[in-house]
Amino acid sequence: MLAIDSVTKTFFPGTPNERVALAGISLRLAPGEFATVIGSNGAGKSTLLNTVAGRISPDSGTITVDGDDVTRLPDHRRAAHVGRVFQDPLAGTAPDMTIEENLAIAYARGKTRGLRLGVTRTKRDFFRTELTSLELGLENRLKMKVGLLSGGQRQALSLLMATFSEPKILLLDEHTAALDPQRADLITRLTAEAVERHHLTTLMVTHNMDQALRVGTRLIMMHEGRVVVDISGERKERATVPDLLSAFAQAGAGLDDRTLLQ
Ligand SMILES: Nc1ncnc2c1ncn2[C@@H]1O[C@H](COP(=O)(O)OP(=O)(O)OP(=O)(O)O)[C@@H](O)[C@H]1O
Repeated sequence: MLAIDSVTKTFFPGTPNERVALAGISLRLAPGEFATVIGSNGAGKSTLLNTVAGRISPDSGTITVDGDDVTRLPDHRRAAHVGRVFQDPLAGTAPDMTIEENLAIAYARGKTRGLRLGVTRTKRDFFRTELTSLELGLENRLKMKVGLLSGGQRQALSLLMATFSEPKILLLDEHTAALDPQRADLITRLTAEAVERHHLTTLMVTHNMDQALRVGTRLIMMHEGRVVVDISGERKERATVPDLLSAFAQAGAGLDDRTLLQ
């Protein structure tokens, strides 16, 4: 369970550049709940994910994961519990290392300290099985340098690395935005499968309203650092892109071109 309670974050407070990114946001996600997050530019989506990941420390409020207060825990101390995939396919993997070396690093995350990063036969078999589930043929290319993979393949690998250690929270930051539509669909499908399979509590930021409606069990719209729409279950299933557009208008949110063009 992820609980975000009255979290605030202001950048450059008291200066002419002051920006309120989170204005007392509260949100609770049950175990296995998969929320898509939409909102106009500057709504606070990335800042929200950064505070959950521990990359940004909030000014006030609390973040708890399974009842543990992690508000002041730096990101490296949360890494075992938080998996993350970024927009840039280059961000989640080490290009000069092989597929199996990248997987070994991700696998060691959260395991007992001192566990060797080496790739044993058992581990290699496990990696092969996991890679097979991506249906990209990567299971036969364990020794290939990750830098040689396409953007879509790297993003699929990043997703696998972020999920197979079964983190308590999965954060997806526009992770399909840099891909062509076909690859984006593949990663969206793999995401839904991984979330379901590992029962991951997930926050997925997207500018694609159709994708936000299609995947996940809940949809959250942010505006000016707050949640302005929060729908789940049948309400989410029935909602349409025009419904979301009118919700944006009601909230007074100007939509950016990137969202409108999706
Ligand atoms: N590191 C930072 N330093 C200063 N201001 C920041 C920083 N990060 C975010 N902000 C500001 O905080 C506000 C919220 O930004 P954030 O990136 O969280 O929004 P977003 O909803 O993710 O937007 P986008 O869809 O454009 O990525 C914006 O006004 C932004 O300019």
